[in-house]
Amino acid sequence: MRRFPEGFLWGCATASYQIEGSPLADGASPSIWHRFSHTPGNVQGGDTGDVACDHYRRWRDDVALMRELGLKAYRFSIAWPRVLPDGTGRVNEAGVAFYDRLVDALLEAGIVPFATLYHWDLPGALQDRGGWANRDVVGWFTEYAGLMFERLGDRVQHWITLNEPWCVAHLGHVAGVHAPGMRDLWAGLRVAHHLLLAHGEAVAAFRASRAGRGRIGITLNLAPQHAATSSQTDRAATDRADAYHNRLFLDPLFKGRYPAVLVQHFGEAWPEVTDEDLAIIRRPIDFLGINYYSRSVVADAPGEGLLGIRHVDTAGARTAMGWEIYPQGLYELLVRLHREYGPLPLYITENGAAFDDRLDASGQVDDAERVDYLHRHFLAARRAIDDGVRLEGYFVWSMLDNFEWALGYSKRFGIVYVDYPSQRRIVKRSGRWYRQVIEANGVPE
Ligand SMILES: OC[C@@H]1[C@@H](O)[C@H](O)[C@@H](O)c2nc(CNc3ccccc3)cn21
Repeated sequence: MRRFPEGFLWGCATASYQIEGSPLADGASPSIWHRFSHTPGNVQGGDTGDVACDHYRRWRDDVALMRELGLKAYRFSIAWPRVLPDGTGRVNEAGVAFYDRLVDALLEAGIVPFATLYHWDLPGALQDRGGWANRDVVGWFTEYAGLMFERLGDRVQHWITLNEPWCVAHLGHVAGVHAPGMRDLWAGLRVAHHLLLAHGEAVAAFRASRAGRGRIGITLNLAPQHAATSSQTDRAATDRADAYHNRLFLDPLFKGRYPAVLVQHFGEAWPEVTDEDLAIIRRPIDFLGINYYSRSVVADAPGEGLLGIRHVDTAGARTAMGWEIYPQGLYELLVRLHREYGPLPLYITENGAAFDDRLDASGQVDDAERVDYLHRHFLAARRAIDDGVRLEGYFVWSMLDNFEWALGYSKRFGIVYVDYPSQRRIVKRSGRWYRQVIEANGVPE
C-alpha cells in the first residue's frame, strides 16, 4: 500500500455551469455559456446547461452523496451571473444564498470547500461591454472576488481565482470553440493578459479581506510537451508549444515575465505589457492548482496553425476524449513545477477520464478503465511526493457526469453516473473504489 501524507485532501471537482442547471433562476442572469449553448451549432446535439445535473435544486442530496463517498474536500465554482447579474453593482442575494447554504452543508458534512471564482461562465452583460478583451474586466472581476471573499471568506479558506485561463483565452477567443466563440488572436493574447491582471488584483483584494487568513491560488491546465524526434526543428517546435500551452501563464505568475519565444513569435500581435502589470501578476500566491489529463507529442510543421506545429498521434491507449493515457506525465509535470517554479504547495485540482460508461443489466457501471486510470495517476503523484513535491491534495474530475462544454452530455467523467432523464445518481465502481482509497489514504502498489 502506498500511503499518502497525513491530512492529504482527497476530493472531487465540479463547475457551476456544468452541474447546476437553473441558469436563470432566482434573479440569475444569462452567462456567455448560456448564450453560446443556446446558439445552434455550438454544442454537440444542441445540448445546453439548462438542466445539467439539476444540482441547483439537488445540492443537499449531492452533499450527502459526497459524504457517502467519504470526500475530504470538494472543489466547486461560483456562478458570477447568480451573485452579480449585471456583472458589477447590484447583488442578487438569492444567488449568494445558494452558495452560502452549499458551504454550510459542506462544513456540516466535514468536507473542506475549495471555491473557484471563475470557471468560464462570465455574465453576458459583461461580454456586451467587451468581456475579457476589455481591460476594464480587471476591475469587474476584482469587485466580484471581493464580494465573495466578504460573504463566504469566514468559512471558505481555499480560493482559486481562475480555472484554466489558457482555455478562456485560446478556446474562447482564438479557436472560437468555447464561449464567447471569438476567433481573434489579437484579442486572445490580450484576454490572457487581462486574466492574469484580474488574478493579481484579486490576490491583493484577498489579502485585504476577512478571508485573508486562508489560501489563494490559481488553476492551470498543464501538459508536458514531448518532441516527436530529436531533430532541432522538432525541439524548437516543442519549445514553442511548451511556451504557449504551459509557460504563457507559469512564467508571468512565478517569474514576472512572458516567454520571449512567444513575444518574438507573435510580433506585433503581442499586447503592450508594462512592469507595473507584471508586478501585479506576480503577486505571491499560496498554492498552484494543476489540471492534468495527458501530454502532447509535437513535431515541426512550418506554416501550420498558430505555432507552426502539429500534434503527433502516439500508440498509447486513449480515453473517450481521444487523450492519451499517460500517468508518467503527471509525475514529470509535478517534479518540473517543483524544481522550476516552486517550491510551493500544489493541488491536483482536476484529473480524471471519460469512458463510454453504460449501465449493465443490474443497473450498475463497472468502469474498470477509470479505476485503472485513477490508480496509475495516484501512483504517479505519490512518486512525485517521494521526490519532494509538496502535493497537498487531489481532486478527481468529476464527482458527477456533467455538461462537457462543446461536447454536451456525450462524455461522462463522473465517478457517479447521472441518468439524466430521471436525474438518478448511481455510484460507479470507480466511486466505490475511490471511497476505499480515501479511507486508506493510499493505493495498492
Ligand atoms: O474536459 C474535462 C474537463 C472539463 O469538464 C473542465 O470543466 C475543465 O476544467 C477541463 N480542463 C481540461 C483540460 N484542458 C482542456 C484542454 C483542451 C480542451 C478542453 C480542456 C479538462 N477539463
